[in-house]
Amino acid sequence: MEESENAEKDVCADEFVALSDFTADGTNQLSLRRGDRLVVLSRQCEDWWWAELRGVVGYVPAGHLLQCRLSTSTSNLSADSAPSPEEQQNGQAQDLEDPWQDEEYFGSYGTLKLHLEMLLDQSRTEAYRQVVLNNRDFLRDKVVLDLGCGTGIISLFCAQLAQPAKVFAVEASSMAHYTRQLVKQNGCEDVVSVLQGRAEHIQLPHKVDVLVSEWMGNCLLFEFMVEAVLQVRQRWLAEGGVMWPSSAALLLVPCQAHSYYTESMSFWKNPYGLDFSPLQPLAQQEFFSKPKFSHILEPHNCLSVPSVVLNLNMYTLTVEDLEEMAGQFSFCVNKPGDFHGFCAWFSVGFDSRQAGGDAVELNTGPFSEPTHWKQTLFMLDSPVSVQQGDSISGSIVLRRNPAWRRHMSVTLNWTCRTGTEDDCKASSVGTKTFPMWR
Ligand SMILES: N=C(N)NCC[C@H]1O[C@@H](n2cnc3c(N)ncnc32)[C@H](O)[C@@H]1O
Repeated sequence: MEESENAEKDVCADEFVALSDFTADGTNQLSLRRGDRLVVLSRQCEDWWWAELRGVVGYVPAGHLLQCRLSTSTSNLSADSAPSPEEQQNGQAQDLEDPWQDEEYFGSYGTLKLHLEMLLDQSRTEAYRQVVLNNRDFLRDKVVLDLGCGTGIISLFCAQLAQPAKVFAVEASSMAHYTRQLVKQNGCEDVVSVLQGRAEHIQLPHKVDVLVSEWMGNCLLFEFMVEAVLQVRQRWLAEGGVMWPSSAALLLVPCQAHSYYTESMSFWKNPYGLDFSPLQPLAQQEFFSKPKFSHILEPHNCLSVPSVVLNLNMYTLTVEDLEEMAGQFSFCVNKPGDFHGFCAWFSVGFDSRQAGGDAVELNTGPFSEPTHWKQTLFMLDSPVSVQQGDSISGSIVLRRNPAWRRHMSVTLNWTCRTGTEDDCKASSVGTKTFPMWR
């Protein structure tokens, strides 16, 4: 097993339960059946733990396990932060039968907080409005499905700015009750029908011409609402129908993060003249082992030109593709500085189906209008000093959590080289896996 940069060295004897089947593919691995209760003996590596099951010891994949003693829950899956250790400790035992955590997830969308955040995001909301405006002639007499309509804003744009034959506004949370009121309040009830339920389970009278959805989560995929979009595309989008967004891209850049590093790590050196440096390993684990959502990356903290590491075609992407996606990168450092980590964000494109109609792009990066997603920061354990002309190359792998279906991990592998390709003076190599959030 590869030693990861932040491998834990602790030895423990905690009881865990297998959340899903696993078939061993090596002599030193243990096969698991969902529900097996096993004892983890040591966690030498982030992804593979040494465990004992019915008297036999071997390696098991950590991502398939839920700790029995530690009660876990998520206050909600939304953007802003991973559940704190206290939330995990104080939460209710996670129901193993709910790998989508639907109760918390749709519960969090049944209140106004997240919908207000999305509606206040003018860059996001105006992008969808512009798509409708750019395609108003195309939309005439078409049937539209708005997947995860929330308050129904996109459906109302369609009914208000164009003349579709029908808009099915599908919303799984209890917000759907209020969405119906908003449709009536704005005089659109003859065009817009609000259906409450998971979009992948609803029945429609016929196929639709347009599948529009605002499904993007942090780092593009978190929440994995995109799975519902792909399932509904397969089942309800007519031949030649439109996907809005039509494409999605994940972008990455090596960056400085002095403020975050100072407040999370350097702070402990001498708060109020005291030496609190023994807390720095704990700070590294607590603040740098998971991604930082809603990070604001200032353009001047980019150490290179950003790079697209994933390109998704929403007409051909499959649910199976979502299990593991990888991208390569090779950055040329364009300024001296401290390489604290990587920042990721996404952009989505909306093709126009109208002659002469302009495509629309919603970019959530540091060089575009700010959005509520902001950027996602992946901190290295320790910064690396870099010079102009250095190279930072490697790969990013997004692995969907086999048990918790709205979660994933992001593994970054990088090599920093100083000097020219054939006269490499120094290099540092690193790899780190960030759970998001399990
Ligand atoms: N990251 C996002 N754009 N989240 C928007 C999520 C909105 O879509 C709703 N939603 C998410 N998944 C689904 C689904 N499978 N079916 C219906 N509504 C959904 C959710 O309740 C919320 O109103």
